[in-house]
Amino acid sequence: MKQILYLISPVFGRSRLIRYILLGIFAGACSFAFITAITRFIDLAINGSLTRIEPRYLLLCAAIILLLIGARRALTLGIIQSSQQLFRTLRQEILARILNSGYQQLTERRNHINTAILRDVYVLTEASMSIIQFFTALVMGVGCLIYLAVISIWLFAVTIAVVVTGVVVYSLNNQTNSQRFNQGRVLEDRFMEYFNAILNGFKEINMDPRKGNDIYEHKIGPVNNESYENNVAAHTGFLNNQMIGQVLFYLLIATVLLVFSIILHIKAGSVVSFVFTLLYLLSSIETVLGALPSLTRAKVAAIHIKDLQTKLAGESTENRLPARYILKDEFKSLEIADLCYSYHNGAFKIGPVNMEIRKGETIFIYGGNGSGKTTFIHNITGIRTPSEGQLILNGTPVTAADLPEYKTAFAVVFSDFYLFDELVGVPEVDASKWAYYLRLFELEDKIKIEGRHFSTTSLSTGQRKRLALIAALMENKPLLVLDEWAADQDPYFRKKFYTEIIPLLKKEGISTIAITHDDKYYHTADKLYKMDYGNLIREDINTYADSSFP
Ligand SMILES: Nc1ncnc2c1ncn2[C@@H]1O[C@H](COP(=O)(O)OP(=O)(O)OP(=O)(O)O)[C@@H](O)[C@H]1O
Repeated sequence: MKQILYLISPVFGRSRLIRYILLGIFAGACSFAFITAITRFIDLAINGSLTRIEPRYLLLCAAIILLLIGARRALTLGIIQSSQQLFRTLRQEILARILNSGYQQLTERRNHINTAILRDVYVLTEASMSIIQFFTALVMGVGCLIYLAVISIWLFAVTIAVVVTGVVVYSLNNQTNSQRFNQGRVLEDRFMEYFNAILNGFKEINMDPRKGNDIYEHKIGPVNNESYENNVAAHTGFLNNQMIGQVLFYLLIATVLLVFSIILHIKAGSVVSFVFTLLYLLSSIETVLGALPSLTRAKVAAIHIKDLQTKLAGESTENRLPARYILKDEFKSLEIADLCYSYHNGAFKIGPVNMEIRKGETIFIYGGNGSGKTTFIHNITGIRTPSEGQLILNGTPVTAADLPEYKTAFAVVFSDFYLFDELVGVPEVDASKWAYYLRLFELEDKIKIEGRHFSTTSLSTGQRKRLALIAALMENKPLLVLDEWAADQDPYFRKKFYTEIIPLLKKEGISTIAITHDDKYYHTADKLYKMDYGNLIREDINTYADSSFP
């Protein structure tokens, strides 16, 4: 419960939460007043004092019912609004934290985030609807118990013995049930992982349905079965608790009527009032027990959301909005001094790497698969943080605090780029620049721009890459980083890129770092480097100067 309250109280707000609790207590008190009035009328009827229609009793009942319904409606309306607000706030907060967190942390937590957004927030919102109901029933239960003590202290003692037995049985079983819900949440993460594999690998699956069958039978199937058994066991555990509670109560009612009232010589009127109140108490206990599975699942969800929030918050300074953007003309040089980086698993390391790029220069990097080229550009663009060494921008070392501003110097087209369907992050589209690049990249017959929105992104792979590069250039950044950009271009456009476009970019003052395997065009760069098992080695451009191209 603590974990749930930790997440919901900031959203509900302290004063609103207190108001709901007071309304809940008031609704519970109204229910309790209704029972008291009814038991009193039962007493009067049994004594023979209730012989004619009493308008004041009818009025009293009507007043209590009106107050009760009014309080419940106000409470429920408030809870509907607040729980929807909780849903909106939690989703937005998680997304804001995601946007602020580092690339590395995010890629490591992809499944956890998916499940948090798609399931945990929903489970918690649903439970927040029942939490006040839970407390209202609890208040009413306590009220009933007090009233039972007033009617007969001995019967009350018997009732308390039964309630304590029920609570002990519940507590013993609850730990196992909570563990099962926790396990259910872990299985949900695994389900999400396989589900993403199906969505992302759908082309491959479509080509050979055996692949889909394989994932379905050997991955999704076992997880689903385990989930099924786990969830059935957890819910059955709660059902057993509920059944034990009900059996204990029905036994209590039967024995109060048939045994204890006789042994303890209790008046018929008191016995009827007692049993009537017990039935109300039973309904409160059923509400409490009925809400427990969803509250337990919500507790597990709340722990996961809190855990995610804490982890993302710890890393969230990495991608804050920059205080300012580095302008194209500001850039003079970037020096990479003794930069080292190793992945968390320690399996691969680059560095120490040294390199310098000046304004308008073009640098090509080549090297074997897995030699560390992409890792290196992730480090210089700031989406991975070097473990050692320095990035020196315009003669000033870049500190961790400078990183958001530093990153604004780069426009990047990664090899696994994502093509947005509009010019995101570009406040105003320079129409003449857009038209110029569209012509340069020979896409003028293919795409138009409406506001910031591309008319289409349904293009060939090479065309999509051209559009991604146009979008990067529209950002007007001083440094352009390309990871095997030309690999998907046809020979004609590849030649145009190296011999026309790169010189044009140079003229614009753009400095380019490109990973490429096009040795035919290495000589078009100002500097050439080879990445060799994590070591960056300067190559002599003249070696490639005689390269001819068609
Ligand atoms: N997220 C990661 N966690 C751990 N190791 C990784 C990760 N990404 C890459 N590696 C390892 O780092 C090494 C370098 O990978 P990188 O992607 O930088 O190579 P590359 O030179 O760009 O290769 P390619 O030409 O195939 O694109 C690889 O051997 C790979 O196993």
